[in-house]
Amino acid sequence: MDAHSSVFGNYSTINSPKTQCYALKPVAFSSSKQVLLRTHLSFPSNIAITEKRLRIRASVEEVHSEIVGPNVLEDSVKVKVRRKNLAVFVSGGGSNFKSLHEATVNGFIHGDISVLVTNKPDCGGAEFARDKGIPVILFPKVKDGSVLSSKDLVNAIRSYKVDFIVLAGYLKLIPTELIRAFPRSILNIHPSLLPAFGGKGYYGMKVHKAVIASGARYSGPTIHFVDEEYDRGRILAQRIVPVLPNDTAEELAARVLHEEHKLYKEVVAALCEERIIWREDGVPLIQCKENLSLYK
Ligand SMILES: Nc1nc2c(c(=O)[nH]1)N[C@@H](CN(C=O)c1ccc(C(=O)N[C@@H](CCC(=O)O)C(=O)O)cc1)CN2
Ligand SMILES: NCC(=O)N[C@@H]1O[C@H](COP(=O)([O-])[O-])[C@@H](O)[C@H]1O
Repeated sequence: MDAHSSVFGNYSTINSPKTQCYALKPVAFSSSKQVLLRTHLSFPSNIAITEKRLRIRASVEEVHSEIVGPNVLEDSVKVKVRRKNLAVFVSGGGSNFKSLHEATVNGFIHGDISVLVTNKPDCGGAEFARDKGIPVILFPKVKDGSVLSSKDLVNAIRSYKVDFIVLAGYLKLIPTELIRAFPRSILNIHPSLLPAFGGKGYYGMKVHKAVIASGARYSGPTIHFVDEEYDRGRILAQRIVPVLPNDTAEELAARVLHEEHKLYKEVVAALCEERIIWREDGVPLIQCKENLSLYK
């Protein structure tokens, strides 16, 4: 039996040739007086478990459901963490933006999209924002021809009390002033497995065409922190999808985009719940919601 420790206390795993089981994962509640023990006891059928343990499990579950009700346990992290404000940057259709917006509305993301920034005032993302009553900032140009300076952009975003900036198909270089104003707080999603097929000139279908032409067998989205150069920031999350022998760029793009929508929601949710930690060598890690002592 291996002993583990987590922010919620100690738990143990019971290793057997067939499976790894987890037992006794104590979960802290907001009230310091009530620390309930939830047991996750799952054993292969060939391992007998005592009736007493089952009674413990039943009683703990019963007490748990009486005191806090179903699902509150999963939200205990959210209860302790302030709801965050997000700025999203788009240049095109905005499917990632729409997916993230839905996740803020249905509670998956503990945050709100406070403002949208775009360089294309008539793009699909800007239209969606206007439909939802989300303010739209035009950067780097405004309709009347005057140019919003980088400093103006920083002040405008700060006026919305923004905590994090999320780039979702934004095709212009984020200025150094904004990067310095929001350290370790700007994410971007790129449709390839960085560092491959990234950098200036690699956006949209150009990326997928290059992947297919290279003969790569896998591709997928990368979510990274933004620094002064295109696609060179610290990688936070990736997913892989197969590149099929007869794939068109459009077919590959659709496969990658499907994974983007799922991955971005998970990553932004972790960001808003303050579950991102930085390893000593500067690599960011995501703490798992189910067990904060495990990382992705
Ligand atoms: N400072 C940063 N700004 C941006 C980053 C970044 O990592 N650091 N990521 C990009 C998003 N992106 C890839 O994920 C990307 C977008 C656009 C380009 C590009 O070559 N753009 C062209 C202009 C395209 C146009 O105007 O239609 C260019 O600069 O010549 C590369 C990568 C967002 N910003
Ligand atoms: N290098 C940046 C880049 O190519 N970003 C890509 O633009 C698309 C935007 O789609 P969306 O507007 O439907 O979210 C997404 O596939 C995103 O990865």
